[in-house]
Amino acid sequence: MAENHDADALVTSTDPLHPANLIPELCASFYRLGWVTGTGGGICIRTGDKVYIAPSGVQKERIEPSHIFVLPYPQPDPSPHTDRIFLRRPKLNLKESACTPLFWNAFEKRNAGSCIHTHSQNAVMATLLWEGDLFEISHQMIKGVRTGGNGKTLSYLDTLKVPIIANTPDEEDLKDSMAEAMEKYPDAAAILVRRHGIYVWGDDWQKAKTQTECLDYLFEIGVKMKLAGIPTVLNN
Ligand SMILES: CSC[C@@H](O)[C@@H](O)C(=O)COP(=O)(O)O
Ligand SMILES: [Zn+2]
Repeated sequence: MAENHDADALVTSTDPLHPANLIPELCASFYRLGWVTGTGGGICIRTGDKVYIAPSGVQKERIEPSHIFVLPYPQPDPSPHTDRIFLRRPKLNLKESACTPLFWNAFEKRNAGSCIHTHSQNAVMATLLWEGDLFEISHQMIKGVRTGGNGKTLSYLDTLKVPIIANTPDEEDLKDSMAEAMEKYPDAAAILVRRHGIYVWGDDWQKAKTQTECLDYLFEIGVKMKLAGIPTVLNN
């Protein structure tokens, strides 16, 4: 699929809700929460057959719409050995986010419309204090989290379980272990990466964002409870 001369139109809009405008705005708000500092973290948005992705290794709070990559979804040849196809690339010498294969897991395995990656210290602390492969909490405000990230919202009496996978030096290498965890735990709404952060998805950017907020709140309170010696899971 060739990039055509109108490619810039894919990231040019006066609509504040256009993905090319939303990604910079949302990244700036995530920066203020401490989720995407030091160039880490980010968000991607899929609208039907197009995926909008931020550049790699840049100050995420200073992205402009013209910096956004647009890719077709699905990719014409999804083999990991073929080069990625783009509908539009920035004119600057930028590379797409290293998280692209992980965002793709959320699209392919959960039909997500958006995926958020944060380096929130609440999420990272949760991966350090929960030593197994699951973060668990119950009897808290978990109602904003959906089963599988796209199903029914959880109830106060449910136990929220978020799988934890090991980090790797290169983000691309997390793709398979993230996919395995998503298959092993089909009800999981997100995947934690130990000593790194979290990937959260949703049907659209609003649901991905609110679920990331809910989860971050739960990690924060869960970490405080654990440090205070309070059990985070109660029998119903
Ligand atoms: C701040 S280093 C970590 C990054 O390599 C990665 O995990 C990340 O969060 C963002 O990757 P990026 O390629 O800049 O979008
Ligand atoms: Zn990261």
